[in-house]
Amino acid sequence: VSSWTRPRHYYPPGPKGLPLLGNMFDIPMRYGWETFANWSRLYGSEIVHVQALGKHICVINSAKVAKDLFDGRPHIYSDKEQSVMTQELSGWKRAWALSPYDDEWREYRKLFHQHFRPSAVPQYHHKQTKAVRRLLQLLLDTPENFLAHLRYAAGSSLLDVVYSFDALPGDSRITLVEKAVHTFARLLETGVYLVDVAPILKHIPAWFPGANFKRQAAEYKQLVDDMFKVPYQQFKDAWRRGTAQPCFAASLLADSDPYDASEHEELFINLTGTTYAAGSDTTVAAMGTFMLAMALHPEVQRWVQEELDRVVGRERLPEMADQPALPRVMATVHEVLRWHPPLPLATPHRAMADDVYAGFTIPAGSIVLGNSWAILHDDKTYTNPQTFDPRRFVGPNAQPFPEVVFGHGRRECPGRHFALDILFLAVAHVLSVFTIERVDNSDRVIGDTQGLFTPHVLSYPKPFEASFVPRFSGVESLVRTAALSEI
Ligand code: HEM
Repeated sequence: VSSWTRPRHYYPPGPKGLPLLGNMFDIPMRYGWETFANWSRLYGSEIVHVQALGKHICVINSAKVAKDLFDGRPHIYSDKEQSVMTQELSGWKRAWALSPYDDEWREYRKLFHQHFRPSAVPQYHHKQTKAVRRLLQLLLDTPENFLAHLRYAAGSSLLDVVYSFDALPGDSRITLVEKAVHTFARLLETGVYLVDVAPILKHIPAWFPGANFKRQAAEYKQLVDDMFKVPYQQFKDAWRRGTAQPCFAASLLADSDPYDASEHEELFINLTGTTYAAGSDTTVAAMGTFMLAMALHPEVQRWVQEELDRVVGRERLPEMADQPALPRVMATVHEVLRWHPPLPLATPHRAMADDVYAGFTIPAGSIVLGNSWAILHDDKTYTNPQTFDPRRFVGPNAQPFPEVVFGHGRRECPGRHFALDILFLAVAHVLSVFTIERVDNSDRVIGDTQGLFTPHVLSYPKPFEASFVPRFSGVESLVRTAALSEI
């Protein structure tokens, strides 16, 4: 009788799992975005579902469903999954990008928004320009290390904007964020830790046989804590000495009541550290994809360079003020992000209540993934989606801005205006003075995503070689003079 009267749940379709184990062996650990998009086609459903270890995972593969759920039902789909291993033991609790959807998150988001909304971002343009101009000089001097130089450009601009540090190449704080963010990628690559299935295990001591995870978490936590605390403490010292320059951290302190400031210390550490951690690797990945796309598509470079020569000329470097006159540069930025979004599955959201959509049940506690990659490679919206072609974003029939690159609903990336501006500056500067040439020692094939990009949550181009050929005789003096004037 009870099985007759119990309400029936129709989960979205997906691979048929094994008894007890569910879909444990179906969940893709590499290039998940492609597998989920394939399942969506195979099962003829925009939402697909798998289940393992008592957890439901629902993956949304279309713009319409993503809008309906993430934007239309924010009270259900704005939460984030909490993991004992990641947040609690490895120190990632500080990152409010992973926080539950609660009042504390609202406070972080409000403060962040005040400093990174569209009208606030122009105050950082000179710092972003400085970082990009130094990138040009590094590309001129040691072009073979171009991937490391991208990390410097993204990291140094954020260190400057957040803490007013003038970081030079090789700065240990840039390496620190790289190592700390790497721990997050490692945690996600590993998948499920036993301690997340049985949280009581967190109490066993690190020396206990089988407690490897505790030793690993302690190592990760040290790096993560350092990433949050070291730059903030250095900034605080400068602030006390009265030598700190205007920056995000300085306005937070200046705006807060001095008597409350120490109470807010943890809030400020987490707010500034998350900005730096969330903004650096994503920007590095996008800049790397830009370089790869250019190396593979000389005809696109010529198309953009024709515009740059016409608008900027060869006597000066581009500036933020040139943006309205450079639609091809902006189209290239959009296409880079669409072609290979740095976070192809955004970040996992969590359903806060049972929900029913199109007759399918999405149970409370489900992990809900917005498959941005699938949405951006949907051939109903983007013709020939695998092809890198910025021309799709200009002219009267321009395709829509690929906004899901920046995630979904209330958790959408609040740093996107800042990110788009530094990417504009990087593309405009690099293509003004260099032609990027492919070094043909690889068997990379255009359109082969798996051959070109790394397989995990934050996906970068796999290492590749390219050369940076100055486009005209005045490049060297233009670049060196600009870099000097930025010191
Ligand atoms: C190309 C560069 C970037 C990309 C592709 C990107 C993408 C994303 C994505 C997909 C999310 C998660 C959204 C979701 O879960 O639905 C996110 C969150 C976030 N991003 Fe970005 N991002 C970029 C740059 C930046 C920058 C430069 C900053 C800081 C200045 C930043 C700050 C943040 C923060 C604070 C969050 C957490 C928001 C929240 O949980 O409420 N991002 N970003």
